[in-house]
Amino acid sequence: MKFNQAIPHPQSVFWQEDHLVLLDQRRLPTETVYLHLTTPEEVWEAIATLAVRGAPAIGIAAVYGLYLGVRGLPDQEEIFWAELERIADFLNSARPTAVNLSWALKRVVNKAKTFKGEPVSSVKQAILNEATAIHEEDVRVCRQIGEHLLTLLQDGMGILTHCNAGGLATGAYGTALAPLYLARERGWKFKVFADETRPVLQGARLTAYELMQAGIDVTLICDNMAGAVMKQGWVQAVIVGTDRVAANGDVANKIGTYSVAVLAKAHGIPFYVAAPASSIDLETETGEQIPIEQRSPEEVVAGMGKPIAPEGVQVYNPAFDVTPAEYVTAIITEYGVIRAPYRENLKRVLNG
Ligand SMILES: CSC[C@H]1O[C@H](OP(=O)(O)O)[C@H](O)[C@@H]1O
Repeated sequence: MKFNQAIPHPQSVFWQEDHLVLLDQRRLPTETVYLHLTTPEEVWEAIATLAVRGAPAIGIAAVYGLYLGVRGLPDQEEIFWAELERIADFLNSARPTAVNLSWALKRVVNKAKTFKGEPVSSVKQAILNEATAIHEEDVRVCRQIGEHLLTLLQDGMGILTHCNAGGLATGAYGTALAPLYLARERGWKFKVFADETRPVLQGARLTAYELMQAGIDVTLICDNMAGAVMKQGWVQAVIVGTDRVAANGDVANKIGTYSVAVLAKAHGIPFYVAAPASSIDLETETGEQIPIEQRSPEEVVAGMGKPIAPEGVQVYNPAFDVTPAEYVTAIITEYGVIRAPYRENLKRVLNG
């Protein structure tokens, strides 16, 4: 999918002629830097270092990276198919928690296999076509999630978000933030409270940035202010994204999401999880089995570019946590609003 001016926020990932372009999310909000990538190694690095981040966005970047890796291969069947699997496995190793990464790569490899026996050049084109299809579908899915979320919200509501599940984290529009963009198109007004989301500050650096770019009312708060804001009665709904929903409805998302969910429950505030089907993993039984990425201590002790803790201090830096299904009011997918019992209802909706 090419750059699309009509999208109401900066686009984080797009295919340009013969290579992948990424808006470097590590540099936002103070610098707008585009990376031009031509190899799977560069894509792996961009995913691992959060130059591109957000479950759907990393899946999209990875499958374009898969095409970048195979397009120059010789037209020799044995080499091609072995390399396709190797590059897909390599890209899949960039980050462990968001299931979109493996989901997207598996979908493209499986699609390619349906062309076995065709000339290798045809298979290469099919891979690019499927990567583009995943990208374009994600934009439609995000808008559909936004539509379904809007049925749960009222004009003028206070909405609390955590991390960034916005346009920057997806093909466009975002998942948790999608209703905000659709509401803006309809003249609705929400008051958004964005958790800064330590340690990488996706809320401060990205959610506040993209919502302000779109002219949406957003107030930045420290993560430790969420309870006080809820207690003031300023929040009528919490909406978050997800990196992986387990078969029983447990939700892996950015670290701190579990705390927000417990606070929401304590204040009787609905806690909504925006989840494209590509983020729901029915093969993972519960949240206990979801791999949680452990990231560098540097993000905690010097993430803002200068030391904020004693040198050598021990650090625990899980990038995600798991919110048990009992704290989740509803999971909103492109197919509609799914409520408990999640094991049965997720299976029914996703398996048709
Ligand atoms: C729709 S994005 C889902 C999810 O991805 C983010 O994680 P990261 O910034 O580390 O890629 C965050 O958990 C979002 O909620």
